[in-house]
Amino acid sequence: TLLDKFEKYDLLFGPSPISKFENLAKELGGKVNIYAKREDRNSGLAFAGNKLRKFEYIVPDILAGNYTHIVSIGGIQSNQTLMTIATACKLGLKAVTVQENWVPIPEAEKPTYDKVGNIEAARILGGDVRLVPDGFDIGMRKSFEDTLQELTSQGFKPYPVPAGCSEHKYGGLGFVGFADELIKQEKEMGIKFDKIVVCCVTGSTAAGIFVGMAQYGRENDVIAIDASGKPEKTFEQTLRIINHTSEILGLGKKFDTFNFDTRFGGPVYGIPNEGTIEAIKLLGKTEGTLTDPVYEGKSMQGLIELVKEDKFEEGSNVLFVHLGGASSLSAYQSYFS
Ligand SMILES: Cc1ncc(COP(=O)(O)O)c(CNC2(C(=O)O)CC2)c1O
Repeated sequence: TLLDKFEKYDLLFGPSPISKFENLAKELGGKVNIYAKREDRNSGLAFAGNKLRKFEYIVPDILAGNYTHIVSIGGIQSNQTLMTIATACKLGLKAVTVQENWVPIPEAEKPTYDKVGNIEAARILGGDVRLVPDGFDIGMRKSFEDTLQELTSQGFKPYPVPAGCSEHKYGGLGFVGFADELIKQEKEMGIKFDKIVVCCVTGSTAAGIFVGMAQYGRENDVIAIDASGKPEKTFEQTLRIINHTSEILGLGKKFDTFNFDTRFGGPVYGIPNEGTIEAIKLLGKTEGTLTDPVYEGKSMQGLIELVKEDKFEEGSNVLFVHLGGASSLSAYQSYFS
């Protein structure tokens, strides 16, 4: 495929498995079939998740330049920064993570928010975890630039990986591969997924899937659900990554939009709304599967709402992309007590 010209470093178990959510589908009226592709179970590193699929196309660039550190950025409960550290462990490199105040932490979570879940795991893996007070933004950050500068001045050679790997030149490639993998699984399963529902914050996951499916003329099957709470910025960044990825892949197509539902990202990034908590509990109760209040709880809320609004044709096969993230649930205990 078009991806073959890019080097890949294996970090996943193999194709990620696909669950069938029969109980959830029935609970929602039995009008559609609901499946989930389980990136939350795609690897043995830390808590697995979508970032590892992206790192598979970034690691060769790191190894080619004998870097000493991988440096990345995210919020306090970031999955990105944890997976950066886990990847660095496997490569025998150091990792420095800049973790900003992206979330207005609820009073009830203040005592533990920067001690449990993803950041606890990051410390256990030996990450150099640096908390900084700067607020949320998915773009390039001063704190990140300063850290790279500091390491360089100390004689190290840091490799920068921007938020969510998304602004990285190869950030979209991992999920182009996801699409190729999904097409193979459709053939093996004798099924076609009519719609693909995926969470979108820094954009390279949805962008990769979009471009990957565009290889088969199916980009309109992809529905990105905003979880950034800043949909204009996320839309612009995701569309830019779509066109950048399409160009380096040699797809020879430019795009001026993608299906983007901005109704579920509230109230702000990292804080669930009523519907998010209901969605997490409904999926939990019907399928025994966990999602989180920052990301997949919001895209699951979107999927449920779209089913209720009859946005999917009767009998169609809807694929939920589970990208991980449940590992931050302990930082949100007050929403479930
Ligand atoms: C579990 C989970 N699900 C969906 C997403 C959204 O992916 P994109 O950023 O590629 O749009 C993240 C991202 N997380 C970020 C992080 O810092 O962890 C990049 C924001 C995620 O972790």
